[in-house]
Amino acid sequence: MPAELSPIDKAKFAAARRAVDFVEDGMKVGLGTGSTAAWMVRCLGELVREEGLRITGVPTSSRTADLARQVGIPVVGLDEAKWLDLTIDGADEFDGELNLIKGGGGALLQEKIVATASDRMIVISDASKEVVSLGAFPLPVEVVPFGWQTTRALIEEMLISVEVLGRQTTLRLNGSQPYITDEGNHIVDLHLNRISNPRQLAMALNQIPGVVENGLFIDICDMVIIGGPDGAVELRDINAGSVTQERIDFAEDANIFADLD
Ligand SMILES: O=C(CO)[C@H](O)[C@H](O)COP(=O)(O)O
Repeated sequence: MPAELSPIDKAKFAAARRAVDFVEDGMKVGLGTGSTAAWMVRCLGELVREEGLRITGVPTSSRTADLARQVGIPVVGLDEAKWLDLTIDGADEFDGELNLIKGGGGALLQEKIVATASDRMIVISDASKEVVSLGAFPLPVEVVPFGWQTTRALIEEMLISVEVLGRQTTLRLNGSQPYITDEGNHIVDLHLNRISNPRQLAMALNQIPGVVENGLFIDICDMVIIGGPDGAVELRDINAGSVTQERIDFAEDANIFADLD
């Protein structure tokens, strides 16, 4: 492992490395977006190249599609794959019920469609993403560019009627311009601090004309794998109600790190 890899990257890698053990030959796999998911894509690529694992990947962003092709994973669109065995993705926050905030990387729409079209979703994370209540991380909401300021005003009006601690909203920028998602939309980030009823908020947001999707993933995630910088991993399975502690041996993954040197 390169000495310069930060503790947080070691933790993300450990979670990603354990998650790919759930991928079986012939599976159709949703490939998440973000720095943690990128480790998972690299790990899967290694298995495809070195061990002949046959999988079909469905990327959740153009960034992930580029990386997957680069590491040798065959990719298709969701309409070609139709239904997936498993999606592995990162998250910005997860709570005790494995509800999530996603979209920090701007890919929430494709991520939610792909995860929902999967038999199972595994989230990979370092320990910092675990929260008692969702909402410290700004909640991303994807809105169509047409009339986005009106949509934002409607969102702010709706926020008065739900139990949240903060109500500030900001348009996500890329430099001085609005951030544009892969689907050509904008993102409004909601600074709520604490969301008392994520299910109610998710439904209320999606009823507003102009809102395409929100970053609350409710009842979608089946398992969270939390990695530590020392290779410790904790697997929390919401369906089985189980918590398992294991350890990853970094020395076995020298090839993946060698690619980065
Ligand atoms: O939802 C996402 C992208 O839209 C990411 O999964 C989320 O932002 C976590 O990213 P990272 O693994 O880089 O912390």
